[in-house]
Amino acid sequence: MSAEVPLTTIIVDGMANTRHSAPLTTVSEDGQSVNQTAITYNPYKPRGSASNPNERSLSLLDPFSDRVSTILVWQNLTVSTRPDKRKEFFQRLKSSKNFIPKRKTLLNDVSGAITGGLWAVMGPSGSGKSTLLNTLACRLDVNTVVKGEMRLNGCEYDNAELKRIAGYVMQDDLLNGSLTVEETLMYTAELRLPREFTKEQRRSRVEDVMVDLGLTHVRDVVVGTPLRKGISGGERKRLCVGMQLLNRPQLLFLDEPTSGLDSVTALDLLRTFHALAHGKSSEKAVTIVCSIHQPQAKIFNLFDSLILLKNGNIIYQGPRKQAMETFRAAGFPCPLYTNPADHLLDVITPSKYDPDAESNEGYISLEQQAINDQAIIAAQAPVTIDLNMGADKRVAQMSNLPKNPTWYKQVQILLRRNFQEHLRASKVIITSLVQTVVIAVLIGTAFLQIGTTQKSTVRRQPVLFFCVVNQGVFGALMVINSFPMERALTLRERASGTYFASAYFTAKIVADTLIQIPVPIVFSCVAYFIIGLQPVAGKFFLFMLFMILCSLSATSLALMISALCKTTDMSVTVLPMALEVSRLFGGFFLSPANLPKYFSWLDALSYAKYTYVGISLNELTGLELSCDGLTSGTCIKTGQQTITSLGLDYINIGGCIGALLAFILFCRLVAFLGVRFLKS
Ligand SMILES: Nc1ncnc2c1ncn2[C@@H]1O[C@H](COP(=O)(O)OP(=O)(O)OP(=O)(O)O)[C@@H](O)[C@H]1O
Repeated sequence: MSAEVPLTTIIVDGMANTRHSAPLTTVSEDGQSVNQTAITYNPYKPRGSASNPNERSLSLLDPFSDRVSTILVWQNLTVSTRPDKRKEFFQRLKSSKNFIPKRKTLLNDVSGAITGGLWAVMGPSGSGKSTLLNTLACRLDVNTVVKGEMRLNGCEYDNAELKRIAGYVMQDDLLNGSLTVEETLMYTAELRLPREFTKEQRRSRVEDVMVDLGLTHVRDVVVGTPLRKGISGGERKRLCVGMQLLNRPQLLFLDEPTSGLDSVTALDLLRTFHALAHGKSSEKAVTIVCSIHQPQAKIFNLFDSLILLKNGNIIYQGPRKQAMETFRAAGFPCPLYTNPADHLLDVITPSKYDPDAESNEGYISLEQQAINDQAIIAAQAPVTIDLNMGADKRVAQMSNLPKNPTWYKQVQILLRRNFQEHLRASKVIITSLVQTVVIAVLIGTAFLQIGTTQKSTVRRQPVLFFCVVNQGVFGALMVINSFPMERALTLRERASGTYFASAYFTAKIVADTLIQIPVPIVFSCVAYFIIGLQPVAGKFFLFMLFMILCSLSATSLALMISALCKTTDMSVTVLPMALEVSRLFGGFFLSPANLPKYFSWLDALSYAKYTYVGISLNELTGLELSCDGLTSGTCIKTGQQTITSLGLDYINIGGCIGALLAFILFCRLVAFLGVRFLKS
């Protein structure tokens, strides 16, 4: 067991001016406090051993002072939400004179430090545990404002710097369901370990992590999805931790790692974290910070240090073992046979007043709660905060960090992973091919061998349009269905610094395109000859090219919509409309030549039109028609006459191909910008 050695004293400046608030005080734009709840605590006046009454001290634990390589310090940290612009607009309309924009304070001027060991961030629901973790890990969402200072080994830091030495495991484990445990770790190792690592070294690191986390027995089991059973919840959590441990981080944030796990699995997991934090299983001790809701006693006893939060304020911070003594000194001894974690939470969150209850035992007024909290804070041992803590360790850590694989290598790895996922979902590929053959045969037999008689002139254009309408619809629906989930996973992997957005997108586009192309090829091979279009090799391949471009256009449109709408619900609403517009202005119902001017922009965006016009020009050019069987009217002798009468000659085949390529590029570029810049 390591000895508990209090760190040197950390002085938090200006604590006398620190305002600790009762549940969620709002702050106006000009920084003035606007009391939202009935009570605001007044500054907690420090009591006890601090020599200066204006200083509050924090007790910290550093059981591994010789091995700790990362020290995270924060001072006067306030996190609040940005005012909701939409709500603000309507409220201004309602009460323009008295309107004061409101912000919700999520963390209220808190200071502290995280040194080595296993840390628990505890507190009632909504107390700000995840907010504290996300703030320290630079992962807050965009509608929050952070004030105050945070230092990593004495230096200010940002997300880019932190993610090179720290890992973050989020509460909900998002994983690729079709890969096995070993494959998941191996791909992460390939993407995250330094480029100098050999394949054997990566494999051995993966092996180490699986041994450390007890995952060897499920190495070949697929992770699974809600519809396909895979590894258990505890194993999923271990896998998420393992992915973060591969590059041996010095600091690991875990948001509610035990949520959803049974008590045995949770204890087992925490024992693993304890071992990692004490450097027993891997080479170096990892500083681990867990937010945890209400741990059982055995789990609680595994933590070295504790941060207790309430309404965005730190009520206790220091060694776990001293917490009970602090609470006892403040007048709250832990009753016999009570889980210490429950006791701490019970003291800081007394039961609510229920006017209908017969007795309100355990209820404490807000004023009394404030006094109790103040007593707990005052009972804590004097300590020290220095923003420069750990500055000596920085040079060794942050400089000369090895480089991740190159962009090109990332594309290669992601491409391989993409293909593997697609092939695992081979049922989908086979279904789409079978469906394509069925549709092609149906269309073909409905318009069987249209021939070159005068009758064929009225059947040729509908069948050509039908070929266009059919292309890419299945692919587009697949994109809409799968992309939001894939995007969420990608956002998470990118937040951990796994790869560049451009590398992911390039690999995705290449893999999706190659997987998709066989569908229009099969369609063309079956439909072209059954329908009986011109039996000329060049014309057949041009027809096939148009089918491929049409299919890629539909899926690119779906990808763009999905990237911008972000959710499946929204995408499902928008996609049908976009497809309908494309078909309506597809050149068959409304001839491009006769279209009203005000619709010309929509017409220009219709990928269906360029495909329809393209295959019509391809088929009608050089087509000779017989006048046999004509009973009335004029005989159409060539396909060129149809081209002219339908006004299709306003563009040539090259123009149509160019327009389709531009459409595909445009949609994919917008989709990339959506993936790159829309973060939530
Ligand atoms: N971006 C945000 N916008 C508005 N309110 C937020 C935002 N993030 C957090 N909050 C609010 O801040 C409070 C603290 O949230 P946080 O998720 O940090 O609590 P927690 O202690 O982790 O809770 P739990 O244990 O339930 O996960 C909650 O009331 C939450 O609704």
